[in-house]
Amino acid sequence: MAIEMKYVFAINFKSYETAYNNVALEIAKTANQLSSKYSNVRIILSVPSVMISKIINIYDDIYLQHIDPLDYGAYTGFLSVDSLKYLEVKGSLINHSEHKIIYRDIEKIVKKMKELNKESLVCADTPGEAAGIAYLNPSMIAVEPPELIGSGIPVSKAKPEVITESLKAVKSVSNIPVLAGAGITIPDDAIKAIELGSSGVLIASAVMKSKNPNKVIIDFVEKMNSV
Ligand SMILES: O=C(CO)COP(=O)(O)O
Repeated sequence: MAIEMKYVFAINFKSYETAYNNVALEIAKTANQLSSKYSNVRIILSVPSVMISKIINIYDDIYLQHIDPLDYGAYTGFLSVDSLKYLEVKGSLINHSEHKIIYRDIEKIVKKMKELNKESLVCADTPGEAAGIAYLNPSMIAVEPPELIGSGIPVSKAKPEVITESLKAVKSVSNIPVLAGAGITIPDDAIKAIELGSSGVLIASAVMKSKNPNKVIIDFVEKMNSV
């Protein structure tokens, strides 16, 4: 499905404790306030599946963090892609470096998501992987070098070539928005990623492990909105 062209600020809650407690709800409130105030930034919250029903009452631009390439059936403990028909999420992150899946499964999920009118944000560890994923035409691709994830060392400054090479590889296949992630810590890291040509950032620890997550989000969104 077509993605509205705004800069994307996607927060992956992962399984940090803050993804489940009151902080998660406060982040959702902040996202809701900011998204009506700043029109150039789309804030996506990628939340644990068990939190959907709580967070959806506060903010509706939410994604799952993973989905299984399964139909309905006898699959104990899995989250079938078909179930998204009944879940009030806009889409799902898939193939995060902490939850890799095989190419054939990415293909199946992306196809199913389109049929369900949901978005797929597919992660890639390298420009080469991003290029392969581009052929599946997902809604967005996020490139994240695994060695920088959670490091506080921003990909946009430490390895800008990963972003530029991914963009080149993806755009030679299709005009899919590419996000940059791993080590994004301060708003300037996001601005640098945008200057390199990316459509926004995917971030986790700088928000979820912060003592003041709402301030972090406000600072990023204000700065990204002014680009
Ligand atoms: O994995 C990430 C987002 O999906 C990035 O994590 P950090 O922002 O903690 O580096």
